[in-house]
Amino acid sequence: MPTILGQNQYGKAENRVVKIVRDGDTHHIKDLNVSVALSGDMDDVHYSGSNANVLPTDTTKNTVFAFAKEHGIESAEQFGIHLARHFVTSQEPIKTARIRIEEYAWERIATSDGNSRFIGAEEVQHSFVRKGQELRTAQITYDGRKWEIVSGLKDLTVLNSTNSEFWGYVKDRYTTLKEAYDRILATDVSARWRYNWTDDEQPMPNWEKSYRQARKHMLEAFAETYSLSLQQTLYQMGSRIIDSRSEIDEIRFSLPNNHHFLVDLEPFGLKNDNEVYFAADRPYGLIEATVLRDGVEPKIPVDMTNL
Ligand SMILES: O=c1[nH]c(=O)c2[nH]c(=O)[nH]c2[nH]1
Repeated sequence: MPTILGQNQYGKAENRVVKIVRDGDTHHIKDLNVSVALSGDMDDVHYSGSNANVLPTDTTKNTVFAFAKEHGIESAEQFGIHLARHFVTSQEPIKTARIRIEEYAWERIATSDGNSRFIGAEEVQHSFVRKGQELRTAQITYDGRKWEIVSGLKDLTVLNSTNSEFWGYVKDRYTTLKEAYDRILATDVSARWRYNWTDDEQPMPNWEKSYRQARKHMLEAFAETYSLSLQQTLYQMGSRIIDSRSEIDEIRFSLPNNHHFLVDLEPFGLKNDNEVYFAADRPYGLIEATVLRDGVEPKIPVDMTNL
């Protein structure tokens, strides 16, 4: 049976790079997990084993660390743009570079009054605590002409202890769910948004600000929406971002419905007045959708687990 080579890419995955910027005694930290995937004229290495076009994955790893020194890490997106441009413009056989980045956020350890911590008379500005479990993500793709920047976050856990109902749904012979007029709404937000910055001629968004604002709008919409379903809340979160951030054209969410079931305390002679819940970890409802600026083509893949 004749065979041919299909889509292929290669590179070093999950380079864990930490960059400390020392501004006197005040230190700044950037903590990234960077995955490089290159593609281009790679038929020969697959068909015959000739490595003539192959920049070693080991070199791509070294480049990530060297670039942290040479260019710094201003933002995950900017760092990815530097790397992608480098691979595509410096190596003729490489036609496309895709850089995926996860960023772990750190906060300064502060005293209980919110100020910096002192040891004796010395202010300590080099102590950090990992911020939640939330991860920031960025995917940078460059083909030598056009950029595609998809940023996002995952594992941002949120909960509303009221202002959530779910009723009026279809009931068939298997339906047992009771209508809820005051329930807990909780989810681990996974979201990816696509920027309309696609070429070097356009002014580049401020990636750090845009991320902070997107996150803020999504949290505010979650908190402020009186929810009749998680689907409705999702749409509110997405449209808030599209309406307020002109640099973002598309956002996709994957939202598990982290069910909280009221516990029956009657057997113990106790009344459960919407107070005691069983937090089930599985199964969970999984609500996923894309929200788009009108007239824009959707490009974020339906399954974004690896994005
Ligand atoms: O917000 C919800 N959306 C659903 O589609 C659904 N289905 C379900 O059983 N509970 C919920 N909650």
